Amino acid sequence: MEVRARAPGKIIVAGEHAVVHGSAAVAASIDLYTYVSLRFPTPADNDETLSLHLKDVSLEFSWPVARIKEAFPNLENPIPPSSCLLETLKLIASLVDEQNIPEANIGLAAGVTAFLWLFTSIHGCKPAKVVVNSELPLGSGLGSSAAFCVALSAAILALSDSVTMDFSHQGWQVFGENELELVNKWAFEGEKIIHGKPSGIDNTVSTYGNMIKFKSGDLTRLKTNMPLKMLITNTKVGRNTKALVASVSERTLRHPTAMASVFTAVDSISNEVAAIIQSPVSDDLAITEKEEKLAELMEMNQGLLQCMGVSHASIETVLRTTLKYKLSTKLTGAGGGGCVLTLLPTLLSGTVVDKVIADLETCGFQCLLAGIGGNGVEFSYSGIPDIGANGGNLS
Ligand SMILES: Nc1ncnc2c1ncn2[C@@H]1O[C@H](COP(=O)(O)OP(=O)(O)OP(=O)(O)O)[C@@H](O)[C@H]1O
Ligand SMILES: C[C@@](O)(CCO)CC(=O)[O-]
Ligand SMILES: [Mg+2]
Repeated sequence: MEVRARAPGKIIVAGEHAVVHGSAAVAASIDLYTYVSLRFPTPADNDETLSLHLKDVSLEFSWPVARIKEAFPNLENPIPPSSCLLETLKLIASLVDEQNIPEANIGLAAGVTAFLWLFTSIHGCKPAKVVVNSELPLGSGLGSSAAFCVALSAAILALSDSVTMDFSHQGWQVFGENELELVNKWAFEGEKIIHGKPSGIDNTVSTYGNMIKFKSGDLTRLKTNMPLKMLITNTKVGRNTKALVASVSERTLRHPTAMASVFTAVDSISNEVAAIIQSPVSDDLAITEKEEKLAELMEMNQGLLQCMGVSHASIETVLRTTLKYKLSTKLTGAGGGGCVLTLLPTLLSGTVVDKVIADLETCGFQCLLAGIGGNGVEFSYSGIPDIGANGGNLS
């Protein structure tokens, strides 16, 4: 009996960073996913380990269940979604340290820590095999950390008593509203371990999919009324969301009044973006007008992200390159490198798109055209035992 879960990555159309400080932001899911499979061994397997295989980085970690019990003598489970206390983080860190993660992959330690917190909080010290793989570039602004946490939470919860298991359904299925909320809350706790101070927008859009407006923890699901086509350019410059979020907070401490104005301006931009995306369109002309407004708002948002100090020379190169074709570009996600968005108007010819891509690729960047605004998290069971629908507790 195995469960598979998949959670999408995302783009932020407006409002990254400012959203951490209470401004509105607009994000959409993209059709690139992180997949997690989870299986509990049968008694015949005689396997008493908890293992985590991270296929994207070709690393596998495992802990004898007895070792986890020893590290967590007072482990309570299952518990409702809650933050990992500093004391517990230290206990988990000792389990992660023992795995000798290569220095080059040290950013993974936070992800492995998040996994151990999510798994043990819901299942306790239980043997299991977990495998993760992703279509998303890791650490590049497309929400890989959130997709990782959402897919993990979904798989872990789908084999727990918190979810009513329906084995009659073949293929990908969606959670009910209460279950989605639970997945999202747990994923947010995982993001906290990876990011330090996430706003919650990335895990929320990965959980619910489509396009959302997000402000101070409040989600508004947007009804899009226009096709949105973006070119995503990966500068391939590595960066770390936790460090970039911290750098903006430090700048805010140094210049509170100026930064408050920047965040207010971003709030207005995001609200306007959300209104444009939702307003009805009558004809092509109306779409063109909306696209022109969106393009201008993206440029304004990019200027404000520069004010926050999260742009990068590679991002500026993408901006200059796309400007030659009169296209508007902004960074997406935490910036500092990573991925950049360019709005592709509906009437832009395929030949021009090809030229822009060729130009960007000559600079050493990687371009992709992802579908925007698809499904959120989904899961599926396989190797189902013959016990009928709603088989109950399989532990
Ligand atoms: N497929 C994966 N396998 C293992 N760890 C992952 C995976 N995806 C994400 N992670 C974890 O998330 C970290 C990257 O998160 P980070 O927030 O820096 O980037 P991002 O989420 O891609 O970008 P952004 O937050 O700007 O959207 C990795 O260092 C790792 O700890
Ligand atoms: C930079 C940030 O605003 C978006 C990262 O995708 C961080 C967050 O909101 O948690
Ligand atoms: Mg992230």
